[in-house]
Amino acid sequence: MALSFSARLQERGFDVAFEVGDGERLAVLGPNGAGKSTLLGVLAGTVRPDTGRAELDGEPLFDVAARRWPAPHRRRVGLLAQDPLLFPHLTVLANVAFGPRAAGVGRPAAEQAARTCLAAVEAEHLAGRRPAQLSGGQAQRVAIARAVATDPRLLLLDEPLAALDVTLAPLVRRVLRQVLVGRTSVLVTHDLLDALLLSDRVVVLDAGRVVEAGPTAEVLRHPRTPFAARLAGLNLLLGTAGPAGVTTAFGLHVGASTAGLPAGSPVAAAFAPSVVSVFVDAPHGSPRTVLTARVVELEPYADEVRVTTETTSGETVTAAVTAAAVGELDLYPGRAVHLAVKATAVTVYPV
Ligand SMILES: Nc1ncnc2c1ncn2[C@@H]1O[C@H](COP(=O)(O)OP(=O)(O)OP(=O)(O)O)[C@@H](O)[C@H]1O
Repeated sequence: MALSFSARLQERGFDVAFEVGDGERLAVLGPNGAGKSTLLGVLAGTVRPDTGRAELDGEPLFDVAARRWPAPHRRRVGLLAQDPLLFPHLTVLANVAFGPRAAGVGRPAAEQAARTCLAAVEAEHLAGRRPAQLSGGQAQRVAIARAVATDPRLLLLDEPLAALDVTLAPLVRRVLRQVLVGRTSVLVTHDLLDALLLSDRVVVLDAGRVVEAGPTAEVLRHPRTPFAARLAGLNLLLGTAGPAGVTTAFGLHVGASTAGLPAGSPVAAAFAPSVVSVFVDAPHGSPRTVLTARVVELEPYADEVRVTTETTSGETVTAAVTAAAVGELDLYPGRAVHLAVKATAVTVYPV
């Protein structure tokens, strides 16, 4: 295990433990206020927990009980933030060489290391420029080079692509993906694509606790928490397995195959918004589950409209419809509707 971490901070209701394998890329997801920044702060050394201990590559990173709390710059932990935060008066090369120089590396070796890192982010040609002469995407690539120039044992990434224009993010994401290969890293993100492309495993935090953890693809395919389901773009209903479907805590029944799942066991039912059909009049003679609901919100999403509804039993279910259908069905917030979901389109799994 490259990193083992546990920390508590009572003032923030934070109590989190997790491990990261050698060279593994971990993404930390969660709603606002979940504790993601606190987690990065504790690792970086800027937020001190009440109790806690972390080990990195077999050595203690911090150990509150043993009064071991090294300063941020003594941790061999690299940090890449949302903003590049380059030194404006230094050239790109000097910015990237700064870390190795501060660690005592001689100028020629530090500059050689900086050039190698700049090449890895496809920014070698920018070496002589000042930060003011860089685009946002170029500056963030330089910041990536700077973060790895000291060869940190752990790389922390705090929403590294969030400040970038959507047209610039893809190149920076691709470069970051290459740089992260084989690097033990912890990435905080709100972005589905970042989680999918930049992490092997995720932990989902909520209210200062780990509420879900697992391989990224698995968590996004079979989410167990509303937050992960939203990120994955899936409807999620939690309930118990019955012979022909799932019954939620609110008493809603959704038809689905529950083969192999013991009756009464806790399960999740997940289905995509695209398999939810919306009707104004109750559909008849159909083997589908029909839910009665009320439209809460309409939101454009790619070339469709996402219709968020609340069922009469209080569950949130989202449907994807065409813009034309919104007009034809005369959908608006408050409108009573019927939702049909085919049993074969619902995936049920234990939670
Ligand atoms: N400096 C602080 N002092 C006291 N409490 C704080 C401080 N910073 C954050 N908190 C509290 O700690 C909890 C976790 O906050 P944190 O900033 O770690 O969440 P987050 O997941 O990073 O949220 P966001 O996605 O909004 O950045 C919240 O309840 C927050 O109000």
